[in-house]
Order: sequence, then structure tokens, then C-alpha cells
Amino acid sequence: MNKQKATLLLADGTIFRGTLIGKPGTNGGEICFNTGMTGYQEIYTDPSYTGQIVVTTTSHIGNYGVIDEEVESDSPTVAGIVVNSFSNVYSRVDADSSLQDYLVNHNITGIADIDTRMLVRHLRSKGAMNAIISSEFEDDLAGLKGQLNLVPDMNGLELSSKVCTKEPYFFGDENAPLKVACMDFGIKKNILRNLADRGVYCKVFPAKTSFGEIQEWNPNGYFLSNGPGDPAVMDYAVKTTKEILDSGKPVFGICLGHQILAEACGVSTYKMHHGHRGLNHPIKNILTGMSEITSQNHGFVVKREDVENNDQLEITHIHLNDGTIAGIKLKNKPAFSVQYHPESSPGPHDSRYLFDDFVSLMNKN
Ligand SMILES: NC(=O)CC[C@H](N)C(=O)O
Repeated sequence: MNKQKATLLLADGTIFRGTLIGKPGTNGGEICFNTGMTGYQEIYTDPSYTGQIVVTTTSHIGNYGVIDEEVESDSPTVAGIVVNSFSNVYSRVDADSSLQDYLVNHNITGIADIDTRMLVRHLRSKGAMNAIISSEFEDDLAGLKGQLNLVPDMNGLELSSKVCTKEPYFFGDENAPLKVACMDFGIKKNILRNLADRGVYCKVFPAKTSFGEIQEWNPNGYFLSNGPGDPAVMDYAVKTTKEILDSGKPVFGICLGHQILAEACGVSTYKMHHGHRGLNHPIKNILTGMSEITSQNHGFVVKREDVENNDQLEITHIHLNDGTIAGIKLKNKPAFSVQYHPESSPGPHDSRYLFDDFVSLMNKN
């Protein structure tokens, strides 16, 4: 068992000492926490966490190992991980390897034996901030601070064009009845699986592909994906989305895709205090009156007043913990989006109906 020491330094000066997990080294990012009880592998491979250090509040991480297919992208994209009790030993019939080997193979540095309850309470009261994990600097505080200063601010950071596919690719059955053009801002694989399961053939386009090139494929609808970074600095995506909306074809957006759809209608976004990340966030569907328990991962949100004062938009979903906007639809166009994750990988399946709604819209169009 690895017992090399590691340090976690937060931008407000708070220091935690723990044990190195994964690859020795130094890495920084914005520190955030996910309250899910399970699904660490899906969380670590969700491209929306690019540039972020993820604290998991569940106490045991690594105990069910890693299965090569249970990923949301080809490799983990987190800037680092913080856990309480880390298991080098794992037990699961189908597991391919240990989480420790997986982290080392993918150059992820993490820290274990941290009082994550104390850390999360701190982040909940102080809000999102940058942090650095290091197995190299130990007591060299000046060295650690120097590294921390190199970590960019998440506000104003554009990351989608760095994490998206470099070339278009296809997903699903080419003889499927419907074709959807998916804008890859950092897309999770389970979104593509959910679309393919409903008879959709997907073509996934790099974030900066022009509308002209995308529409040549003549899709039945457009999907705007989740992804990392600040939606307020993605003018290129807002431009493409406006052109997509003008086409009159059905549009569905998830998380970052939801924020960009809102921006394309003139709504602004802002950074939340510490965001929503977990598997049990309650949402109310205003249209049906039903509530759903949802999977979430976002640090930005659309501005409520802007949506309320917008003639084109209708609020469809509200987050019941804090009243933030969780879903919108256009009044005069077949376009809608949600701030949370109906593909819920990991998470509850309450919101899968949204994929069915998208397919119905395309069949009607
Ligand atoms: N999961 C996502 O798409 C996240 C969107 C955006 N980067 C945010 O943090 O709010």
C-alpha cells in the first residue's frame, strides 16, 4: 500500500495533509464536491469536470474497482481527486483493474485520508475556489502557492474546444429512423447511448464546426451537449445555436447545452456559490406538476430574471433546493433544455423521459 504523503492547499490558505493516490505529482484546478454515493468512475471520466478537482463525499472510493466500459469518455478528465478512505483492494466480479492502477495509467494525482466532511463544509460556506494537490512540495508552502497561482480561474475559461472530438464521428445504427447532429462541447457517452437506444443515429461534431457543415448531413434534430468551462465565453457556440434554432428543427440541450441554448435566446449565465453536483437533486416539472430526483453537475446557471422577462422562453423545470432554473423551452420553436442530467450516469433514471420527448418532437416535425 502506497503511503507517500500528499498535501491539498486551497486558495484561501487552508491546508489538508493526506496520502497520495494515483500518480505522484502536482496538479491544480477548481475544487468542487459531488455527493453521489456511487459512480466514481463515471464522475472521473465526465468531461464536464475538466479543470476541476473533485471531492467525493461518499467515504469509500475504489472498493469496486474499474470496468473499462463504464466510462463517460475515453479517459479521466478531472484535474485531481480527493477522497476519504481509498481502497487498493477491490471486489466486483467484472472489474478489469483497481482504481489505483487506472489513475496511475491516466496520470491522475489524488489525495486520500482527508476529512472530506470537514472539507465539504468548508467549501459549502466559502464557495468554489482553486486548489492544488501535490505529493512533491510537502512543507514547501511557497512552492505550493506558486503552483496554485498558475491555476486559471474557472470564470471566463473556455474548455469545450480543448476536450471535444477533433474529427466528426458516428454513433449508433446507420439505418436507424432518425439522425441527430450532436454538438460536442464535452459530451458524455451515456447521452449517445440513450439516443441510440431510441432509434437515433448520431453524428458528433467538434465544438467549433460551422452550422453550414453540420446541416449538410441533413439531420432530423440537433443536440447540444454538456461540457466544462464557463458558458459566458462561448460566443462561437451561441452563434451556431442561433443558426440551428433558425433551421426550425428540434433541439435538445443538456447542462452546458442548456446554458448555451438560453444564451442564444438572450439570457445570461453566472457562476454559482458552489454549484450542484450529486445524484439526489430534486426538480419540479412545472408542466406536469411531477417531481424528479436528478443527477447534476454544474457550477454555472442561467439568470432567472432574464428567463422570466424573455418573451420567447417558458420555464419548464425548477430546482427545488434553491429555486434556480432547471429547464426551459422555446414557445414558438421545437427546442428545450435542462440544466441537469437525464442520462444520469451515474444517477436515478427519473428524467429519461426527456430523451423520449426529443424523439417525439422529431417524429412530429
Ligand atoms: N455538466 C455540464 O455541462 C457543466 C456545464 C458548465 N461547465 C457548468 O459547470 O455549469
